[in-house]
Amino acid sequence: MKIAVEKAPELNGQTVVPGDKSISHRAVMLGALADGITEVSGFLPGADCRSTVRAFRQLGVKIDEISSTRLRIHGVGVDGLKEAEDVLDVGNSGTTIRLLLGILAGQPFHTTLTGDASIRRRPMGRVTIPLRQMGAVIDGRGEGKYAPLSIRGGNLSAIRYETPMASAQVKSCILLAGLYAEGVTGVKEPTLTRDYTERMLRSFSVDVFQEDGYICVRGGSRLRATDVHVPGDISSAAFPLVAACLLEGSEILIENVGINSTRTGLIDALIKMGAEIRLENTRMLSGEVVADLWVKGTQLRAAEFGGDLIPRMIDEIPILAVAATQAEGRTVIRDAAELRVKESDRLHTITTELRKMGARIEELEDGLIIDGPTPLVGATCESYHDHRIGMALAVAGSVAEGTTVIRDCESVDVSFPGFCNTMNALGCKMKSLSE
Ligand SMILES: O=C(O)C1=C[C@@H](OP(=O)(O)O)[C@@H](O)[C@H](O)C1
Ligand SMILES: C=C(OP(=O)(O)O)C(=O)O
Repeated sequence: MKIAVEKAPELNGQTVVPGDKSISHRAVMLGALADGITEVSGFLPGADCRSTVRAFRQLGVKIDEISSTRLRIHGVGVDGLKEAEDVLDVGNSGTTIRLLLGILAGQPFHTTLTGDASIRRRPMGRVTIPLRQMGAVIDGRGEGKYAPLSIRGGNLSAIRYETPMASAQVKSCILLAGLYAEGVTGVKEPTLTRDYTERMLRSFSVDVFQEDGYICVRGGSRLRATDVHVPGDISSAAFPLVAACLLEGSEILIENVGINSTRTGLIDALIKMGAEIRLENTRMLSGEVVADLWVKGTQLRAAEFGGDLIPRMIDEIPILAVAATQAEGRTVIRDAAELRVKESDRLHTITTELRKMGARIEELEDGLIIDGPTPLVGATCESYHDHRIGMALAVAGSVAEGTTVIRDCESVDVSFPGFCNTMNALGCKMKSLSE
């Protein structure tokens, strides 16, 4: 499927975006391991979270789909998973494979995991190294650096682990394995990353505590089922948010978005660039802070970004790069080398494709330099089967003169089913077409 985009006049109106991907994955995983029934509402029915549901069904968990966004999970308890009859295929989802490996490290049976071409290129050593230290037996391509991977778990010992990179997936993997280890398992990260695993474990009655700067769980803890209400995903809200910032005369409201402070880096970055954004109706939902995001189109100014802000907007850097093409001056983004190991090498792919549209953008080893404002022109672009790149380019196409075509956009369904319809209801001109 390709997306054809024409320049949009201005965006107006109210909208909602699909449920948070990180929270949806974790709700299925913790619900599966809990004692009792967990109901999930606001679940993201995107391909990645459907991969998590499929994997847990294969591991013997009954999951009823009351509707596409409401699940009832019949928890089997921490020790109730069953050996799967076949390979678990996580599709495109890094979160599924890395968090699941943590859980499987605690299971006294064998599992093989694989995924699509992108997953098979992504680094898994970052989780297989600590899991082996805990006692899991793992083999795989490149001696366990890449999927397909096979794992036989059980008899884990607790570790204290300092993650070499800021990664919520690595942190979460180790904490989940820690539920099965003898003793107290602790993780220290170089920079705070999204803390949903810690928060959700607590809401499932697990004691998660700080000790000597490590975030810790005790082996043998049990999970008590609880309902989870998933807020809208700020990483999806990022696309209408930036489109409205860039199109003069726009004014939109995106309702019910999760604004956990480990995720709001893009809002901070855009405000630093002069954007008019307000958080309204701030409230709590299932232990997470939620708000409506109001935004008005305005001329942005360039700014420099790096350090602790980067993990707080890690998936939003491609769309921030699009915003920077329209900002006055030179925007510099550093400390973002992790983008090279996402669904695509996002520093390279966004640079290559925005250049086709006339952007002045340069790739650094760990970031980007973007000069603006540059009038963009429509072009035929590649998404590299990367949902965030496809959607960032569709927003670029909405401010460009002429028609922009983005190829291989099926992947948009990974995190934002209904993307074109949501954007069009606000005033965008996007069409999905078969290739
Ligand atoms: O834990 C999570 O749900 C995620 C963590 C981040 O990945 P890393 O942990 O690899 O940085 C992020 O890019 C991904 O979209 C979701
Ligand atoms: C990197 C992403 O997800 P994952 O790591 O789960 O594939 C993303 O959604 O941008």
